[in-house]
Amino acid sequence: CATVVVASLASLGAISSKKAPDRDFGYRKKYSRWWQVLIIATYVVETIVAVLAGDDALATDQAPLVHLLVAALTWTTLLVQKKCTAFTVFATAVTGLALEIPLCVLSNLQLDGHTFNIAALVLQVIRVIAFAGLMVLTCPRRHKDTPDQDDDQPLFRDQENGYGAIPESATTKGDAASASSDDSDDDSEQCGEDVALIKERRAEMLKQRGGWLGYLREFKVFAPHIIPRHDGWVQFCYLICLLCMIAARALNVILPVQLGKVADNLTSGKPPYRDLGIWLLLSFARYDPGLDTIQALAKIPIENFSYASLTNAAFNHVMSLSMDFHSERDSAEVIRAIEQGNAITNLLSTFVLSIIPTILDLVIALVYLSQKFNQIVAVALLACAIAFIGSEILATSWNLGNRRAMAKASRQEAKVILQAVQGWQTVSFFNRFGYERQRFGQAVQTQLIAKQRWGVADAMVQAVVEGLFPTTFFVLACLVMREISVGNATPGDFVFLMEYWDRLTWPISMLSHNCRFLMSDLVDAERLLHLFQTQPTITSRPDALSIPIKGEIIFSNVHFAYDGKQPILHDISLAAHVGQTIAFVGETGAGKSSVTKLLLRLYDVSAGRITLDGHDVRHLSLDSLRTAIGVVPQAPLLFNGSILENLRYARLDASDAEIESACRAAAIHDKILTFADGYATRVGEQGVKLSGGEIQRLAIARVFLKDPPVLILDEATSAVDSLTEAAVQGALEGLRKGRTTLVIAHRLSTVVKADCIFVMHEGRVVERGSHEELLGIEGRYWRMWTSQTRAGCGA
Ligand SMILES: Nc1ncnc2c1ncn2[C@@H]1O[C@H](COP(=O)(O)OP(=O)(O)OP(=O)(O)O)[C@@H](O)[C@H]1O
Repeated sequence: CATVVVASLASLGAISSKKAPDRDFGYRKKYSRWWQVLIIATYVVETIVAVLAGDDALATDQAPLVHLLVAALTWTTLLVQKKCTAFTVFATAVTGLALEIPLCVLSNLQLDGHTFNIAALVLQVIRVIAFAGLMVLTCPRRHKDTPDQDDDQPLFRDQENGYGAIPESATTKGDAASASSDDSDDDSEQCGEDVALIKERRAEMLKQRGGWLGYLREFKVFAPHIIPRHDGWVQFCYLICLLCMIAARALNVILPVQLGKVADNLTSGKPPYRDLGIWLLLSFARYDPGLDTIQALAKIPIENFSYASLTNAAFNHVMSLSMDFHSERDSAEVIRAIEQGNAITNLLSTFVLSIIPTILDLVIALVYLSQKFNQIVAVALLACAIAFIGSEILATSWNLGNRRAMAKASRQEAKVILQAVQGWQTVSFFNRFGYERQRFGQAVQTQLIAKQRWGVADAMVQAVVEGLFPTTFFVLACLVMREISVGNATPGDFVFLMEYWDRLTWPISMLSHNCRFLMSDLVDAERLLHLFQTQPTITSRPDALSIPIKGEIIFSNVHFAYDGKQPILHDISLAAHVGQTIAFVGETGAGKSSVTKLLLRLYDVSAGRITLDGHDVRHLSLDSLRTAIGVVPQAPLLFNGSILENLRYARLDASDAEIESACRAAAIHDKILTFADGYATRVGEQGVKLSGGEIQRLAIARVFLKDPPVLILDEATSAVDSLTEAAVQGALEGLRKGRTTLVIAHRLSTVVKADCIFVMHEGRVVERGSHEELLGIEGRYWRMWTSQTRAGCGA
C-alpha cells in the first residue's frame, strides 16, 4: 500500500511541477527500465514460488500474496507509463527498499532450509539489490549544464564576474539564489566552447583508456609521490600502519568474543574478573593507548612526505610550463591547483586507512558470522551493508553538485580577493572601490548560499543514512535471538553481537562520512591530475647542447603565430654578428617584442629557424640559452623585497661590491644612497615604491650583474628623463661592448649608432640598413625620424 501511495503521490508531484523533472534529475531511462523489469520479475517469480510451495500460511493469510501482486502491478504501471518521471521511480524505490528489508527479515525468521523458502530468500535479496541500483540510477542530480561542469575543467578558465563584467545585480533583480543560478547560464554561454572542449577531452580519455577504470588508472602518476622508492623511514611507517591494520582487524573480532565469554560466565557462580581483565588489556591494545596511537604516529611522516612531494612536484611542474600556459591561466587559479596536494594526501588516507580496513572488517564479519551462527545472518549483514553503502553513494552523488558549487564559489571568492588586492592601483585609478566591494560581497554571498545548500543536504543525507544502522541491528538481533531460542547460540553470543556491531558500525559510519569527502577530494585530485598532464610546449631536447654562447644570431625565413592561426611575423630574415647591435623600430604592435620572444624560446617559430652560434635554438638547452641572454624588459618586475635582494636575483653569488658597481654602471647607485635605508630599502609589491625610471635602471643594473653575451633591450630607457637617459645610454654602450645586442626602441635617437636597423610593419621587415642608409631611402624610417625630430624641435 505504501509503495502504491508513494508512487502515486510522486507521480502527481512530478507532473504538477512546472519544471520538467527529467531536466533536473539525470534519468538514465534505458538502464533503470532493466532494473524495474528485474524487480517485477522477482515479484512474479516469488508469487509463483509461494503458490507452488503450497504455503499453509497462504490459506489463512493472503497478505504476502497481495503484497507481491500489488507491488508487481505498481512497478508494471510505472514501467509502461511513458511520462513516468525519474523522481517517481526514485521515490518508489526508496519506499520499496525501506519496506523490503524488514519484510525480508521477518518472513525468513523461521527459515527451515526448504528449497522454496531459500529460493524466496534469494529473490528477496536480489530485489533489495535491484532497489538500491535503481535508486542510484534515478537519484536526483543537477542538470548537466549547471555549474557542476566547472569542476570538470582542467584548470578553471571561467571568466564569470571577471573585470568589466556587469554585476548581476545591475542586470537582474532576482535574489542571490537566482543570481547564482543565472551564473551558470552565463557560464555556459561564455565558456560554451571551453566546456565543449573539456567534455570532448574527457570523453576522448575515457575512450582511450577503456572506461572509468582506465581513467582512474591515470592517477598512478601520483604513485611515486605517495609511496617513496628511496625513503626507508616512510616505507617503514607504511609497514607499521599495515601491521597495525592487520592487528586491529583481529582484535575487532577477539574483543567481542571475549566480552561474550564474560557474559556467559556471569551465571557460573564466580564473577569472571579474569576474563574481564583480559578484555580490558585487549581494549587498551586496540584503541588509543595502543594500536590507534601507533598508527596515528606512523601516519604523520607518510602524510608529510606525500604532501611535500606533491606540492613540490606541482610547483616545479607549473614553473616548467611554457609561456602559453602562463599567459592563458589565471594565477590565482594556478596557485589553488598547486595547493590541491592535500586532496591526494586525503585520498590516500581515506582509502588506505579507512576504506580498505572497513572492507576487510566486513569480509571478516561475513565469514565469522556465518561460522558462528549461520549463512542467513551473514546474508542479512551483506544485504544491509550493500543497502547502506548503496544509499551512501547515492546520497553522496546527490549532494556532489552542491559540493562542487561550494568549491567553485570558494575559488571565485579567492580569485576576487587576489585580483582586487593585486590590482589595487588600477582600482584606485578608476575609483572602482564600490564595484570591487560589490563583486566581493557577491562572491561571499554565493559561497554562503552554496555552503548552506550543501550543509542542509548533507544533514538530510546523514539523517537518512544513519537511520539504516538501527534497522540493520534489528535484523541481525532478530536472527541471533532466533538462534538462541532454538538453542544454537548462548546469551553471550547476543552480547558478542552487540559489541561486534559497535566495532562494525563505527568504521562503516566513518567510511560513509569519508565517502562524501572522498568524492570531493577526487574532484580536487582530478584538477591536480590535469595540471600534471599539461605538458610544457617548450622543452629542452634530451640531446640538447649546453655550450657557452658567443652571440652570433641568425633568423632565417621565420614565420610565427601565437595561436597557430593568426600570423604575427612573416618571413623574417636577419643576422647579428658577435658584438653587433641591431635595432628594431616600427609602430606599436608591429611584432618587435615577438622577435625577441622567439630568440628567448618563450615560443617556437612556426616556420623557418633561428640559430645562435650556428646552432638552432631548439637544439640548445633552455638553461644555456636563457643564461646567455640578458633582458631589460619594457615593464620590469621587481619582487616585494629590498633593492639588494632584487639585484642579487640576477646573480645569487654576487658580492655587495659587485652589486654596487653594477648600480654605478646603470646610473642608479647615487640615487639608492639617497633612500632612507639605502640598498636595504624595500621596493613594495612590483616596485610600487620606486619611480618608473628607477625601476628601469635597477633592471639595467641586474643585467650588468648577469653579464650575458647577448642583450635584449626592450625600450630600456623609455621611462628615464633625457638627462638620466644620457647617463644610462653611456652605461648601456659600455654594457653593449663585445656583446650582441637587440634593441627595441620607439625613440629613434637611441638607435642611431646601431649597426643595422630593421623597420617593422605588420610583422614584416620593410626596411633595413644603418641610420644614414635608411634616411637616404626616404621611406618609413625617414618619415618616423622626421616626425620625431620635428616634435623634438617643437617641444
Ligand atoms: N601572448 C600573445 N598572444 C597572442 N597575441 C599576442 C601575444 N603577445 C603579443 N601578441 C600580439 O602580437 C602582435 C605583436 O606584438 P608585439 O608585442 O610583438 O608588438 P611590438 O611591436 O613589440 O609592440 P610594442 O612596440 O607596443 O611593444 C600584437 O598584435 C599583439 O597583440
